[in-house]
Amino acid sequence: MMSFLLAIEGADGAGKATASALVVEQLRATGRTAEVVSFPRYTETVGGWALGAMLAGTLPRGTSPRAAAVLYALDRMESRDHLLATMAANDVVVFDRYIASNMAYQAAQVAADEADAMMAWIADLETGSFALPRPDLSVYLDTPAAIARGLILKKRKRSYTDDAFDAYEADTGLQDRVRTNYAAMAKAGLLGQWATVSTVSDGASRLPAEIAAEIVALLD
Ligand SMILES: Nc1ncnc2c1ncn2[C@@H]1O[C@H](COP(=O)(O)OP(=O)(O)OP(=O)(O)O)[C@@H](O)[C@H]1O
Ligand SMILES: Cc1cn([C@H]2C[C@H](O)[C@@H](COP(=O)(O)O)O2)c(=O)[nH]c1=O
Repeated sequence: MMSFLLAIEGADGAGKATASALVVEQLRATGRTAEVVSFPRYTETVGGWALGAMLAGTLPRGTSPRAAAVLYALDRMESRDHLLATMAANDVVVFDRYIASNMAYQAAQVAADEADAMMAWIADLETGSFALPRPDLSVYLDTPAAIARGLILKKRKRSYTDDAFDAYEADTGLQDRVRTNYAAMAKAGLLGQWATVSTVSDGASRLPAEIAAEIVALLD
C-alpha cells in the first residue's frame, strides 16, 4: 500500500501534536487507516535520547547546528523500520514534525547568509544519504509567538526535562527565526508541496477540531 505522508510543522507550542492526533481521529472516522509518527522519538532511539539531553541542557558540551542536525536525522534513520511498517499498514501517516523541522530550526541557528546552504545540506542528508521519504504534503501551523508560549506552558511533563521551557523553547529569538524560516520554506515549496493553516482567529486560538478538519480537507 502506498500511504500518503502528511507532515505537520510549526514552531514550539504551535499545536502540532494536538492537530496530528485529531487529523488521525477524523481520517479514521471516514474509514481511512492513519497513524501519527512523532519526532523526535525521545525514548525509542539513541538519537532521540541524545536530543532529549541536548534540549534539557545536560550534554557536557554545546552542540553545533550541524551536529544537532545529524542527531535529528539519526533519530529518523533509526526509526526507518518503524516508519516503513507504519507506512505499509496505513493509508495516511501523519508526522508530528519531520525533516522540515530540522531545516527550519538548524538554519535559524547559523548566520543569515548560511541559512539556505544549511537547509539544502539537511534535505540532502535526510532524503539523499539517509533515503528517508519526502512528505507528500507539509502543513505549516501558523501560531503567533505569544499564543504558542502560553500553549507550551500547558504541555504535559516531558520525558527529558522538568523545566517549563526546554533550551529551544526558552530562546524567543530562535522561535521568531524559526517562524520566518517556515513561512519562507512554505512559499518556496522546499521538500515538496506546502499549505499554511492559521491556528488563530480574531486573536484567539481556533478549536483544535476545526484546525484538524481544515487539514483533512486539504487531503480530499
Ligand atoms: N487550538 C488549541 N486551542 C487550545 N489549546 C490548544 C490548541 N492546540 C493545542 N492546545 C494545547 O496546547 C498545548 C500544546 O499543544 P501541542 O502539544 O499540540 O503543541 P506542539 O506544537 O506539539 O508543541 P511542541 O512542538 O512544542 O511539542 C497542549 O496542552 C494542547 O492541549
Ligand atoms: C524533529 C525535529 C525537532 N527539532 C526541534 C524542534 C523542537 O524545539 C525540539 C523538540 O521537538 P518537540 O516537538 O518539542 O518535541 O527539537 C529540530 O530542530 N529538528 C528536528 O528534526
